Amino acid sequence: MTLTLDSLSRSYGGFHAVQSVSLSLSTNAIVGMIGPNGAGKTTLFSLINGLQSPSSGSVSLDGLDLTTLPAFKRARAGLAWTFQVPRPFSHLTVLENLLVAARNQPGDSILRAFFQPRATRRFEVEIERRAKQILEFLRLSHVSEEFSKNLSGGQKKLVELGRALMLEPKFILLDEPFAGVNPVLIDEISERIIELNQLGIGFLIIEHNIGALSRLCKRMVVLDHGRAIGDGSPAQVLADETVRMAYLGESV
Ligand SMILES: Nc1ncnc2c1ncn2[C@@H]1O[C@H](COP(=O)(O)OP(=O)(O)OP(=O)(O)O)[C@@H](O)[C@H]1O
Repeated sequence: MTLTLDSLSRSYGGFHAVQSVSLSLSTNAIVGMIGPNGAGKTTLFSLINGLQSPSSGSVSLDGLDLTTLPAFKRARAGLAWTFQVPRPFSHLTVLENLLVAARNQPGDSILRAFFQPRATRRFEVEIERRAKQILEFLRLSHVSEEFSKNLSGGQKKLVELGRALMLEPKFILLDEPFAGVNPVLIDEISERIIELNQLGIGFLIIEHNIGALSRLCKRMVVLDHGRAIGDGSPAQVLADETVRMAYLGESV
């Protein structure tokens, strides 16, 4: 499967946050996205997942035009995403956080529960089974009954990934999965991402930890002032003069 961005742009007034970005992303790949602060990375993500509309350009998944679809329909088409700052429901347990992610699907209404109680019960049993499998895969089973607010930064990131996995996605957008995560858990999260990719799930990952991202992905895209200014292997991209200039004053 291929996620295609075609001349995607987004302006705020006269300010061009994302300018004519065209990318083709295979679900076989783990692609990294780097760029200085304010480069437009998060804005680009929100144009892909539908939380914002582009000023121009299009997004499609295997030829299906997603550009005008609301976020939940993009999720149904196979896109999932996590946020820069984890947003687990802190008053729910880890297991409940995953169950809610699946139950939040439109169509899962109280009316259905009333008129189709047996189908609803089957659905409940099925999503609980899936949530427990995902927690086992993420090595979170031992904290499944823990309130999310009591988890470490890295564990919260894993819960976010678990919530995304509940949607059975084909492609996952991760916004800074390593921010506020200790090195041991960074390695663990990376291993899980690689395993998921081997199962056929594609990733586009925004990350400021360039070292960890370089180890994880074979392709890296660089955004600066809303434009894609680099695209290649981490070694190629990081050696590129234009990229180094964009990062001048920041450590690469
Ligand atoms: N809703 C908005 N209204 C006006 N300007 C915005 C809006 N959202 C983002 N911007 C601007 O667009 C630019 C790109 O922001 P964005 O958050 O996408 O950058 P980023 O690359 O994700 O940065 P960081 O690495 O710091 O998270 C910034 O200058 C930001 O101030």
